[in-house]
Amino acid sequence: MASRPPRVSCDGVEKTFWLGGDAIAAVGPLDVVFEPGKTTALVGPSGCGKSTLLRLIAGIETPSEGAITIGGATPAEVTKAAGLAFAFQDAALLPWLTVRQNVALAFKLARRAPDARRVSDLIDLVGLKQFADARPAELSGGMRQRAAIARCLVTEPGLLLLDEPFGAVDELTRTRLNAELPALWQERGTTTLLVTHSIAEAAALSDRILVFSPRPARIVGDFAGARHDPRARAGLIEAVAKALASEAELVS
Ligand SMILES: Nc1ncnc2c1ncn2[C@@H]1O[C@H](COP(=O)(O)OP(=O)(O)OP(=O)(O)O)[C@@H](O)[C@H]1O
Repeated sequence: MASRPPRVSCDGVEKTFWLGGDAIAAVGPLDVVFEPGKTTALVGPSGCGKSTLLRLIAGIETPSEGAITIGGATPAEVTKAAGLAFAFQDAALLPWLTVRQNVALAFKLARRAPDARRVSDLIDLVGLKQFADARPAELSGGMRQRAAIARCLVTEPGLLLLDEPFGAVDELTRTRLNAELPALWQERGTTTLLVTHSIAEAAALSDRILVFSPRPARIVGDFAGARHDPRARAGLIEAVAKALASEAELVS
């Protein structure tokens, strides 16, 4: 059974890394709520802490200050119950398994009976039909990324964390995936956080766009998305670009 989309709350969240005795403030303080079933794009300068925020929400890192709750539970509890899926920048597929086995693995990790039909359908949808029985080493970087996305979507988790999911994909494939894939999670109303460097992608795919400051990541812009309103997109892209540019000026 698919899990219900949760509300995600970050309350006073901060993350500091320690590197050879030096403190690296990566995130916060951050107070933000992500509403259930909405797609939020996270944009900001390179190295500002976006990936760290996703890793905190996934329970891979723990906050130095503050707390994160996902539908009232901790990230560790949600991860244990397979209530979230995380697509990394470098698709982490198991090298000894085929694409089909890697995608089906999501069912095993969620302690559910595999649905072979759904596995095949998703592999087709991400354009890997001919490579279903290939191993990751036989695929390009973009193909591996598409297989990882299929694995994230196959069990219909309530929370999707996508870290530049289309980063290694060519422009044409990216346009096709942008047109087809979001419907898979948006029709079900999955809570989705999408880190992207493409403002156009953020405007077209999301209900909300958050602009972050240079490290430590703090919210400096909060815009309504325009996925249902193509005519509003040009103006939105301009406004987000302006907010980002003013942050870049602060760094230089
Ligand atoms: N495990 C870690 N140990 C020490 N520093 C870290 C660690 N993880 C991240 N950082 C630092 O935290 C900062 C934020 O990194 P993060 O990967 O979150 O940025 P980002 O906004 O996702 O960057 P990009 O857009 O370039 O992918 C960087 O300065 C990075 O060096």
